[in-house]
Amino acid sequence: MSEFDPKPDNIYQQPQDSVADFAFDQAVARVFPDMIKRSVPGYAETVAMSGIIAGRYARPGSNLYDLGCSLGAVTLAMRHGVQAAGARAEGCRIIGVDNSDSMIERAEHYIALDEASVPVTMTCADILDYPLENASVTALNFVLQFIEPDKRFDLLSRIAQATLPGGALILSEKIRFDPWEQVMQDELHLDFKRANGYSELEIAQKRSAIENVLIPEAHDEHVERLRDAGFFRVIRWYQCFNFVSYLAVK
Ligand SMILES: C[S@@+](CC[C@H](N)C(=O)[O-])C[C@H]1O[C@@H](n2cnc3c(N)ncnc32)[C@H](O)[C@@H]1O
Ligand SMILES: O=C(O)C(=O)C[C@]1(C(=O)O)C=C[C@@H](O)C=C1
Repeated sequence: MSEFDPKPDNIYQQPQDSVADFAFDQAVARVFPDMIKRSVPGYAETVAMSGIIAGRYARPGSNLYDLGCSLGAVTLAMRHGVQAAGARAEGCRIIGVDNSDSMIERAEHYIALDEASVPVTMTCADILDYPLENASVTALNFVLQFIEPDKRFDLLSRIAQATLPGGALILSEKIRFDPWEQVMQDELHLDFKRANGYSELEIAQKRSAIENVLIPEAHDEHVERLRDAGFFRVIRWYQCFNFVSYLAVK
């Protein structure tokens, strides 16, 4: 057993007197693969298809960014997508960025175990001031939702400015709906969590932990802001309940 072996998510199993705001700390990093798989319907498909999209939009000699990379699941999918693209993506490098040092430490371990040859660097930094350039593909996989809403446009504009013409942003988010649809989507999402073994207590405590930290926005807000930021073609390529993935092309 290595310290890097992922553990089952039991973070909200015991009753807590007051539930602290959710943070991507060491305790979360240790259980993250189990937590995200059991919490985000369609997560595995989202990651795998991000690799396919990266292979299609990568350009020779460009950078591919995985912003808010956590343990590097999308970084690895992009790496394999780029590798499969062959000459179309020669000389690319992939840069994973996350401001949780517990995540980056573990991500570096997983990347080192992977045998693909496309160069990858993992950096502990704030994506709000990390310099971006020469980008063919950028991924924000369930990350923008954690950025303060009034900073989201600037981040997307900076990504658009750094993106080569014809380059892409892959954006996955938990989204918000009209009240009647919200009720239906929430019910289904909670049933998904129950089916994955989370108790009512775990679900309630996690909900209160993320309440002030994860701020979802509506589909139209996302599409409009992506266009305003400089991405002219936006498609929704995946949705599973309240989790949606967009492809935005400059
Ligand atoms: C839900 S996780 C992302 C999951 C990951 N992209 C994946 O597909 O497995 C959100 C991540 O964003 C990171 N994050 C949030 N705000 C950030 C910021 N301002 N700068 C860098 N990373 C940030 C968190 O540390 C966390 O690891
Ligand atoms: O909406 C929820 O209940 C979630 O747990 C979602 C979510 C996410 O979308 O990132 C929130 C925090 C954890 O990182 C894993 C999943």
